[in-house]
Amino acid sequence: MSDFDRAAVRAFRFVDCAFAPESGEARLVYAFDHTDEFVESLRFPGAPFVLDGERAAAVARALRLLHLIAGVSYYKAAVPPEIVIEGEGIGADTAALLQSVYENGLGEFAYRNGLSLRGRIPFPSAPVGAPAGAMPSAPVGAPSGAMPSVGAPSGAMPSPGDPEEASRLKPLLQQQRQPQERALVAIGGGKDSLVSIEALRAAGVEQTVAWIGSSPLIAACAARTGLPTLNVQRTLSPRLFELNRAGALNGHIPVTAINSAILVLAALLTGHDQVVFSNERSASYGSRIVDADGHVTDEVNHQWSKGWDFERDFAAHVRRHVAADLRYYSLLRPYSELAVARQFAKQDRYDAHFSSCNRNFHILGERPTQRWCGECPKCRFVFLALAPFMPKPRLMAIFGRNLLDEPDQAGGFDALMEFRDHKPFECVGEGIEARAAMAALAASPAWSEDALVRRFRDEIAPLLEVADLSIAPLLQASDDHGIPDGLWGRLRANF
Ligand SMILES: CC(=O)N[C@H]1[C@@H](OP(=O)(O)OP(=O)(O)OC[C@H]2O[C@@H](n3ccc(=O)[nH]c3=O)[C@H](O)[C@@H]2O)O[C@H](CO)[C@@H](O)[C@@H]1O[C@H](C)C(=O)N[C@@H](C)C(=O)N[C@@H](CCC(=O)O)C(=O)O
Ligand SMILES: Nc1ncnc2c1ncn2[C@@H]1O[C@H](COP(=O)(O)OP(=O)(O)OP(=O)(O)O)[C@@H](O)[C@H]1O
Repeated sequence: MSDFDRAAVRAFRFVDCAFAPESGEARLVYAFDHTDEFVESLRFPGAPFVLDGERAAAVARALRLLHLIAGVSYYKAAVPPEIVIEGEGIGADTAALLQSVYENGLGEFAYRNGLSLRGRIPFPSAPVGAPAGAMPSAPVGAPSGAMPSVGAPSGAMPSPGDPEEASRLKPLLQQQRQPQERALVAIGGGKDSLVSIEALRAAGVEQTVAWIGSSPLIAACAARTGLPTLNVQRTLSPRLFELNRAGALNGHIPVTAINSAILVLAALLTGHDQVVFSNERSASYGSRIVDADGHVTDEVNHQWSKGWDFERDFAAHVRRHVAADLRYYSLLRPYSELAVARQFAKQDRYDAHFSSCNRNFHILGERPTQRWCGECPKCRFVFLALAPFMPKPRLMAIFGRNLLDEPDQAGGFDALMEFRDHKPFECVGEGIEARAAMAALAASPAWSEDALVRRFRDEIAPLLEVADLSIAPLLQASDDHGIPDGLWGRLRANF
């Protein structure tokens, strides 16, 4: 029985956002109608920040973009029919980006809750030249002036949607520091970001590894890199958790979009000229939903904001509306999960530290005692993806067990192979990759007698096209990526 009447909520309001350079604290304020208020806070290390005019304006634009994207966590609790952006409105470009982030990023949420959100998330865009003046300021409810904001004088900040803005944005970062590349690299505790970090190290790029939240596992991996670190603290509004307990709508949100916007702001504050993520090519493909007759009726991508569509649009938006020379890209975009797994297996520096198991990353609840639960789609996929490229004893030492010799995990591996099930709503590679990895193991004396490999060989492989079971084509790099040209050449040589 739900105490929260979401149907009674008419509007989701973007109320205000503010950043205090002295403390490095950002506050993002939202509300349902005029009653329920949410305040999310973040703390960026390195304060006090001294922000001059150009940089202050870029920080204000990045903060605004973060406010707009991070609202998805709260909007989803009721998905009311109206969206209100208080103060200065947004232009058509920004509205289009947000529409895409909310619609696609909430794709799994909508599917699981039986909602239809396509074309129904009404971001209002204001005409260029609409009343200005509403610089991000002190949050509602706080005494006026309690939190001094960054920014240019009222009205001087370009609207994030102003089509003329691109020509007005001056290269900001190159003016202010040495021309050398300086990357802020997101680290998530799993194999992917570690592959990027080592690739950037080999390519000679100066880097700081950055993460959001208080995961000890990520902190340990970051320390293990031996590189400078930057940890942003993020506190979601406690009111969201109250509403969740009272029966609000809940489900997955595009967390990578939020993390990306946070790190864009962090890069501007700390003088980095690139924000680097580690989202692989496979992340662009969703789970195909099939009806009883085997027809594909929908595609739902759990990891939509890790995909190429998001990366391309967000990167372009940042360059056009936030800072003309701040690059945002994923270093692993050209590669499949299998190619990344092969690269990870080339060194064992992180074996005792990393984990891709998402059970480590809950905000609420207890921390797991084991780094790998061994029973979720991510554990299964990473085990399977690494197995063709790693000596078996090394892989079993990482996981503490052999998941491919556990018959009761058959259904889980079938879903990864998209065999009689759809790809799980998790951050796992494509079915074709899982099938190819399994086929490689079936041909390997070290693995071929393990229960689930034997089952694949005897019962599943005969139903599949042999030509589709080769790993080699899946290891080729693709051309769709946003990696800077010079770096791509150096990266390719080491991959
Ligand atoms: C750790 C995890 O997988 N959490 C997902 C889980 O949430 P749960 O309730 O079990 O625990 P919490 O993570 O502690 O979250 C508590 C509530 O807070 C909401 N919330 C959290 C973060 C946020 O930024 N906004 C929020 O509103 C959350 O919805 C909970 O109600 O199940 C949830 C529902 O399906 C998922 O939304 C939680 O996923 C986290 C947001 C998360 O960080 N997940 C990453 C591990 C993840 O899935 N990463 C993907 C990238 C997906 C993408 O599109 O970017 C990946 O690794 O590829
Ligand atoms: N807490 C976080 N703070 C900052 N970036 C994060 C965080 N969690 C994940 N990321 C980044 O988001 C992207 C997607 O995360 P993902 O979990 O796929 O990567 P990973 O942890 O590096 O590897 P794996 O896929 O093995 O888990 C990566 O670039 C990762 O660095």
